[in-house]
Amino acid sequence: MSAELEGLHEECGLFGVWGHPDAARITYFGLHALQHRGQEGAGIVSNENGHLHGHRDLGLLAQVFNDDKKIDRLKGNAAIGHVRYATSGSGSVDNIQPFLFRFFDGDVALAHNGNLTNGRQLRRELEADGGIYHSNSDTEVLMHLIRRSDKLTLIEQLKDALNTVHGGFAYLLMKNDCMIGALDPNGFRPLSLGQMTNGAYVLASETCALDIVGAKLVRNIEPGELIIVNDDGYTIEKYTDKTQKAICSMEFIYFARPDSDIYGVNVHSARKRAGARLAQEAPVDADMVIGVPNSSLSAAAGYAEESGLPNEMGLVKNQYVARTFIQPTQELREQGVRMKLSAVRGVVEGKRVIVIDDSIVRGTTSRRIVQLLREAGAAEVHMRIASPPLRYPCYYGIDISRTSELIAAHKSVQEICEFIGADSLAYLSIDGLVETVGLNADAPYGGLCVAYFNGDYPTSLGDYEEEFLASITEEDKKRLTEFARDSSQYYGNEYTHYLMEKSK
Ligand SMILES: O=P(O)(O)OC[C@H]1O[C@H](OP(=O)(O)OP(=O)(O)O)[C@H](O)[C@@H]1O
Ligand SMILES: NC(=O)CC[C@H](N)C(=O)O
Ligand SMILES: [Mg+2]
Repeated sequence: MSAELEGLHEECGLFGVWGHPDAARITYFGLHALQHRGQEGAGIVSNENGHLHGHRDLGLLAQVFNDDKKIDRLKGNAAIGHVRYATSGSGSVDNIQPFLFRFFDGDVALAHNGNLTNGRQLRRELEADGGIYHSNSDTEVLMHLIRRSDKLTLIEQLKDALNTVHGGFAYLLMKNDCMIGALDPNGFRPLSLGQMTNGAYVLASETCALDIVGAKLVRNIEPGELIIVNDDGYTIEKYTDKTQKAICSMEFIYFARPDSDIYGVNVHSARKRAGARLAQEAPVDADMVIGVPNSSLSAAAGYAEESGLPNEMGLVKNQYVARTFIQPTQELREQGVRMKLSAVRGVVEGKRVIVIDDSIVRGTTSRRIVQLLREAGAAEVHMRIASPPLRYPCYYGIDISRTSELIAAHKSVQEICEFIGADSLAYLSIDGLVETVGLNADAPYGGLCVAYFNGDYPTSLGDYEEEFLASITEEDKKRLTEFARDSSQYYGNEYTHYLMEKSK
């Protein structure tokens, strides 16, 4: 379905609470703060004295729970919830999470943010061995692995399963007596633990969801960790030591809300620093800086501050258009951008403007913006992008999984500039991104995943390897192999850099 979609798309939000009399409603509030991460469907499973009740459907959270009774029915003092944006499997209601499994020895609920790189392969094997699936996303596979493990407790079975699935995953599970969170060995997706004033523990994809329910951050879940929350409090265990931080840099650039902190780095501040760095790397003589609402407003503030130019409101976004939306044709997509953004003639007329956006995917938005600003009388339009060019697909949970959709995979910066019709175009460097996010983790790229910019994937690509290799040029293959050779940098993983294997 991604071919039908415009722009960038979110990648699921998780929220869970243990120890609150109104757990389902708290989960609703938490998910509401995470709605930007997924708008295709939502669900909540509550825990009433060990019995799990669930409700899930297609649509925004407020549509799924359009009647208070739907929340009222989800009784109990613990709950987990999910907002979905599909990365694998269809958009059908069968794939809306949390999944609720009824076993002879108790109920288990499961929710997932991320994308597995060996989900298809595992599913084929499990089906061949008699497994029967109710959904076709990559999420259900974890439960099959858990049930097939010969270990005796759910936690030990889960550890087995977590060592078998590869790729990007933050999981939330709930059974009668506990709620469990788990993060992949690279920590592609964020997951944080908070505590409410009544002592209830909360797990959420972003810290903005902790704030909304008045929870204080206790700690972030680290790569390879498993957290178990029950009536006695919480315990942390590791299911693997082979970990290495490679946090999705698009979380900082575009996905996460500006009021969230990821591993202690505030998202708005990181974006602002990226904008300032962009002003140093790609200055241009102009009268004003304009941000493209919403996600680039922070970067625009940084660019303006650093360049000493006024930060003006030259573009206005219609707040009644969803952040992302589906349009079947390019013509409709362009019409969509027109509905979403308008130029402010009184501000830009006769002016030389620098437009800051956080990213270019297909180029639809940038092209339309340049056109709008010219129609509104701008004398010059210079585009500056607060991230490096998106050249490669992401297989860990962002919907940029096809090279054919990425304009920078096929065109040079100069060609993109001509395509969007700007007077000039420049992007932030990878070093600029790494330094301004400033995670400074002891890992390649300071602990960020930058694979969609340079092809340096931190894991093997499994199910996607063939498709990826077929989509890149011979020259690129050689370059990526070189990466792999000196990139004993990705030292920690059991499934080390796949090209390293290939180049042996
Ligand atoms: O090159 P394109 O294919 O047009 O996609 C790029 C645009 O998509 C995203 O914005 P989006 O419209 O999703 O929402 P936002 O308001 O959160 O920035 C991103 O911020 C870019 O502006
Ligand atoms: N965006 C996500 O994190 C999606 C989770 C899962 N891969 C799905 O497709 O439903
Ligand atoms: Mg945008």
